[in-house]
Amino acid sequence: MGTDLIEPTRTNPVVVARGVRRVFGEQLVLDGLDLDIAPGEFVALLGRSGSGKSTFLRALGALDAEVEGHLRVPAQQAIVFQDPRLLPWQKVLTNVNIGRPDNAQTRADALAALDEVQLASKAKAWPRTLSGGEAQRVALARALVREPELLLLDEPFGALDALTRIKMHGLLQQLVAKYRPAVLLVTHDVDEAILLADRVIVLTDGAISLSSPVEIPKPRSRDSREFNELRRHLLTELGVGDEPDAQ
Ligand SMILES: Nc1ncnc2c1ncn2[C@@H]1O[C@H](COP(=O)(O)OP(=O)(O)OP(=O)(O)O)[C@@H](O)[C@H]1O
Repeated sequence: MGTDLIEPTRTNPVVVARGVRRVFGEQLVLDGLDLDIAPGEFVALLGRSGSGKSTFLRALGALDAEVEGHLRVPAQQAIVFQDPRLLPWQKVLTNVNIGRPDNAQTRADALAALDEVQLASKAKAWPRTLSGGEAQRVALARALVREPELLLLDEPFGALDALTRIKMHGLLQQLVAKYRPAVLLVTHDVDEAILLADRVIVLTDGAISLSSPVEIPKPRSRDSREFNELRRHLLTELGVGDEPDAQ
């Protein structure tokens, strides 16, 4: 059936998913998944490898015409993947503006978005001259310039080193606090989910098996008791037990 794209409203959920189902050949990947995401809500989606997280994110991104069930998402949305997916033959500013009309206003908006990710100085650079973290910040600027009601993030920091990842967490938190999109973050990293999200959900056997609000005040410390309790709870749900280095 594909995905209905709607104009945003202030009060209704930004995402409504009911009975979402996706089958690949013999394999049932999503099996009656239900989820609402409120305007401005940051939801982190955890699940074992192969559980269908990216499949669900692609359905929300209207990238899957064969998904079944009821799915309503805003037309104004943007996706960031693990790989920044910049066009190597276009300079950074043009990459941010890709798919939008090219005029003085949109170029100014793209430069402002680059400034938000502290990369205005790289506007005229070629993508190949950027570090992995910089390229991913450009991908974030490209998403933000679209002023998304819904920001879909598929393991966006998965390929970055630990230090860059921490910096990106801070940057994302600032940007989300400023622009207030609803966010769905797919991640393998339980700590990342607890650090960033208003709510953490777990995908098991094709459906949401756990939905837990994160009521820990920000900034969140990985060392706090509440953080550790929620981490243990989520790891148990993921079937990894509570080994100290389990993920
Ligand atoms: N286009 C496709 N054709 C066939 N099978 C697919 C396709 N896309 C996904 N799958 C299968 O669906 C299952 C879920 O894949 P998906 O990428 O959604 O999992 P995931 O939870 O995001 O995994 P990971 O955490 O490892 O990235 C996998 O078994 C995968 O092989």
